Amino acid sequence: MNDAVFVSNLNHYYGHRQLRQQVLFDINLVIHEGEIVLLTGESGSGKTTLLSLIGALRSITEGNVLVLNRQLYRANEARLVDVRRRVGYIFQSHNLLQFMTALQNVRMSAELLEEPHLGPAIERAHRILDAVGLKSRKDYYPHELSGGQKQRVAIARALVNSPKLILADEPTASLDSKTGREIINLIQLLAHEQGSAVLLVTHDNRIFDIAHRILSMEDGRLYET
Ligand SMILES: Nc1ncnc2c1ncn2[C@@H]1O[C@H](COP(=O)(O)OP(=O)(O)OP(=O)(O)O)[C@@H](O)[C@H]1O
Repeated sequence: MNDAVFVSNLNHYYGHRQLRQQVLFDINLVIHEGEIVLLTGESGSGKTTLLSLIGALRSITEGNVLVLNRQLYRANEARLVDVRRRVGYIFQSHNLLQFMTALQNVRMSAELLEEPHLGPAIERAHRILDAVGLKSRKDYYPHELSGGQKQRVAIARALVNSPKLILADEPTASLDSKTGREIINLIQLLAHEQGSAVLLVTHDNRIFDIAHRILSMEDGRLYET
């Protein structure tokens, strides 16, 4: 079995000199292909920092982080960009581009990774929007969509390139519980169909049932629960 994520002896610090503060302590973590791992923990415990390091959005100062078999420690910009293209990100604030329709938001992401085996970007964008239940809303702008619909667009955008790793930071936080559940089921279904690993930060214990494993962070340390 391949590892989607392999982290060993990871430490992370913010600030310099006297203000330098350690926020992650000796993190070790393996996530296998197709595995859904939930990450919980109090505010400020380091969850988002860990996610951003694994997502190649922040540079690693100490430790090994392999994502989809690519080493991020001391990686050059080209490798970081390559990893970012291969990871699907879903955040609480969906970060859709307001001046683009749902279809254009998803299509733009699809065009970043033109791999022949995936098929033409425009077709993929249509297909994934159908899959998330937005067939009749493709030409709507974000301000014309509900919170749940916007989050579905964000999921479509994250998954359009069939990423082998999905990183989600509280994807249901701004949604009511019914919509939140639908969104989680959708992430689970699409991840299963595409064989993707998922690392999902959440405080919502109602969705713990989808996890293969639940981890928690406390003061910058990671624990199996
Ligand atoms: N850019 C930054 N510069 C300095 N300190 C930071 C920065 N980002 C986060 N921190 C600090 O690092 C620690 C971990 O923050 P992080 O955002 O990773 O926690 P979190 O578990 O995701 O919290 P939340 O659940 O509130 O999102 C906190 O003490 C925070 O104040």
